[in-house]
Amino acid sequence: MARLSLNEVSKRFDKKTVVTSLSLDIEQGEFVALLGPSGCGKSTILRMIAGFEPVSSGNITHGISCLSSEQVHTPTEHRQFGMVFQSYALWPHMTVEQNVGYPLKIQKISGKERSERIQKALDIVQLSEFKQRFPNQLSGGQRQRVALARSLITEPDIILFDEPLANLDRHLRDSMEITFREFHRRTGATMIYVTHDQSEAMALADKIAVLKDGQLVQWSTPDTLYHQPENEWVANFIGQGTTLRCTQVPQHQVLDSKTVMQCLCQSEHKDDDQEGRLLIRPQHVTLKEKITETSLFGTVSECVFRGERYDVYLALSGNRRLHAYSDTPINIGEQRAFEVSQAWSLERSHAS
Ligand SMILES: Nc1ncnc2c1ncn2[C@@H]1O[C@H](COP(=O)(O)OP(=O)(O)OP(=O)(O)O)[C@@H](O)[C@H]1O
Repeated sequence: MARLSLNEVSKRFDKKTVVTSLSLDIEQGEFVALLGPSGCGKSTILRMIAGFEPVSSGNITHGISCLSSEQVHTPTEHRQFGMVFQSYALWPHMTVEQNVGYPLKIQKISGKERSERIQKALDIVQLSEFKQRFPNQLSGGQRQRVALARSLITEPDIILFDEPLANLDRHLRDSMEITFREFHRRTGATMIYVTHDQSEAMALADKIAVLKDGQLVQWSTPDTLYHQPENEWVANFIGQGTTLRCTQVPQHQVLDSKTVMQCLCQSEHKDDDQEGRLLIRPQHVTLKEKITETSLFGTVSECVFRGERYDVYLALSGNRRLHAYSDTPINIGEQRAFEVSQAWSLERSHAS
């Protein structure tokens, strides 16, 4: 079982450091997403793994082999990783079958073995019936499936993806996410997937590396990332929710309803000295029509129809805002009591 490891990898272009001392261990067969805003260094990391860019310091190893270090640079063609790009990178003058089989031609594999392997790859992405078509006779999703088939034809241990769904519309992206998951299950290959779309990363990956300004901010499962973000910046980047200032609370803990409500109550009228930060996800907020003497309440400032529910924003005292869900529309300006069933206490991010 070959693990891919990045050990304190940094990358500088001229004097600018764009990746700083990045360490990640990616196990064989894992689906890993590199997630972060534009310019945070995701593609540069992928390019260093692929061998398109040398590392400036640190090293990248695969099993017992060192692929990159300050002294070593294994060329891309000797790394034998599959690659899938946003632009599909298909040859327009070749049929689906020829595109998928091209890497075998380079490896001088022909005849029965070549046709069997092309057939197997096309079966995995369910494109067998399209093998005589040219790329311009396919939809965007079908072209990306051709690129997927081509990426696995050489049976690589690792497949690298650079924003492969960025050119597709939302509906097609949803169905391609399912294709990617099936593709991962069927091939068992290690997959490293660059995206700036957090919902895509959450839907696909076993583990997510969240990056900001070339630095790793959090490396965890989607579940941990969503429920227990490392700091305020990650909390705001991943999923929906509200970060509220409050009185000091122990950091990095799931707080129960009683503690959260007490904490919000104590901090209701203070604006200063509020060092605590609570992350409250909208599904943990219950809105109530009846306001009692002891209720916490807010004024509805926004109510947006989302098909399956309404997104409601409550204006609270101290210029704070709380995001909740509602099954029914609520008029702007109405007051609603609320309860919070749980919250996550954040470390206050110095970077945000
Ligand atoms: N060849 C290069 N020479 C100089 N600077 C570069 C080079 N390639 C990338 N950069 C810089 O490195 C930083 C990281 O770029 P990179 O493309 O890795 O980010 P990214 O997170 O993939 O962004 P996006 O999501 O927009 O593609 C950027 O500031 C970019 O301008």
